[in-house]
Amino acid sequence: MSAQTSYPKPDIRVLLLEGVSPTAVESFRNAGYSQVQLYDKSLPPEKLREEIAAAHIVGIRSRTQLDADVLSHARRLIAVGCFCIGTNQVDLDAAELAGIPVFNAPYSNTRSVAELVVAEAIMLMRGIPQKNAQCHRGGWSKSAAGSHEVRGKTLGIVGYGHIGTQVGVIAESLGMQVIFHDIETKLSLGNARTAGGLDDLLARSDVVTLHVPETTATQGMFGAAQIARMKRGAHLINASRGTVVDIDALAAALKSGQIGGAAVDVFPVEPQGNADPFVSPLVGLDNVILTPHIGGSTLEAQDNIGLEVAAKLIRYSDNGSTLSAVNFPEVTLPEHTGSLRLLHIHRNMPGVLSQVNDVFSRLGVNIDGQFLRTHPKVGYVVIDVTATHEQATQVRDELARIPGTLRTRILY
Ligand SMILES: NC(=O)c1ccc[n+]([C@@H]2O[C@H](COP(=O)([O-])OP(=O)(O)OC[C@H]3O[C@@H](n4cnc5c(N)ncnc54)[C@H](O)[C@@H]3O)[C@@H](O)[C@H]2O)c1
Ligand SMILES: O=C(O)CC[C@@H](O)C(=O)O
Repeated sequence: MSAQTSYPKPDIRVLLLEGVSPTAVESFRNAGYSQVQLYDKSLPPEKLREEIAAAHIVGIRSRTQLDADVLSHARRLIAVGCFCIGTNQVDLDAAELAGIPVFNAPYSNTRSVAELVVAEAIMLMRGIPQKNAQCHRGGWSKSAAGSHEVRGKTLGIVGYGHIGTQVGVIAESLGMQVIFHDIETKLSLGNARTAGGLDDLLARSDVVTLHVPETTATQGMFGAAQIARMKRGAHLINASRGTVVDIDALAAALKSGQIGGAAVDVFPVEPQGNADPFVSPLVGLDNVILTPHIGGSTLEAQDNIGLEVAAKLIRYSDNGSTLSAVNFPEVTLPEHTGSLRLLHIHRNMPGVLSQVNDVFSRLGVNIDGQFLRTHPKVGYVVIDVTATHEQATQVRDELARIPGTLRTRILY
């Protein structure tokens, strides 16, 4: 892979927020990116705007909101890395229209979340949160009342994707009956069975666990009506996104006994960093396991995520490859040893490609290879050429003048 980019690597500013793993910092440094700034929390809006205005690459986790307004301040930004699974915190359309690919780590913390969820199902079925709270207060409640094995009980999984399927496989190995609901037709693993819709799943499950992404359809999808359809005293686990569950309705159901216990890892509003207070209507309820959005926070997962997302960002910055970008035309590129590489990101409208090619023929620069992928709104064309740096710079300047151009870069 070429070690040089049009902008000298030592000048490329990498901004990493929310305490992403040191493996990411190390990856950037090993690849020649010396300007890596790491913050251990998310930044307040003003500071974020200021920092992102100077950054070429930004890495975040789930807390930092990169909306259209913030992205409009990011004039130098070439790529965003979400060092997590969820990408709902980024306005993906706005990023695409600004010519900024967004990468994530779609699987690296799957197992960590699944293990926690299954452990929580056992804890909830045994009434451990209440017993633990009583013991901490000096109480003693040695009783089997309300305490059950998970073996033979029904686990209902809402969202049967990477995490949901893993949860199902582990739960089944403990003897649980697994049913699931998904908006897509999903191949069931093991003996898991698809439920006859969400209501059917709610009516049959002893424990319901949510593993959907945050979308407009899932925001608020679990409210008083869904809770009322659950078996009385059944349990709820939410390690997906805080906005999926109506937290006030959940608090009311936990107090009334409609829900026997809950484990909640994600909240509609989460503190910015570890020094900030956590406020929730669930605080103080003995029958709830509260965790600070750490479903995917194991050292194994975070180290792998650091390596995976940093590698994708470095590959894009060094080579132009957008493979596995979540919002962008995906182009897998060979190395370009011996040739210069020009990147042209443009609005997908008729005539752009012919104007791009016209620039090369007008300036007498021979094209060695060309790679094009388009999305409905954005096109990404990569052109390898044999040319001097001066010729390439001239071509890049001409390409930048083509109407609809969003970004151009040269990789040496
Ligand atoms: N607590 C944590 O630390 C943590 C860690 C990782 C992921 N997450 C969250 O978990 C989510 C799921 O992760 P994943 O890797 O399994 O994602 P995934 O994309 O593999 O699976 C999500 C599944 O939900 C389904 N789905 C979407 N909308 C639905 C709806 N309205 N009703 C039913 N099903 C629906 C999808 O079809 C898909 O099968 C992530 O998007 C992220 O928000 C949380
Ligand atoms: O690390 C985080 O902040 C988010 C973890 C999790 O919610 C994810 O989306 O992967």
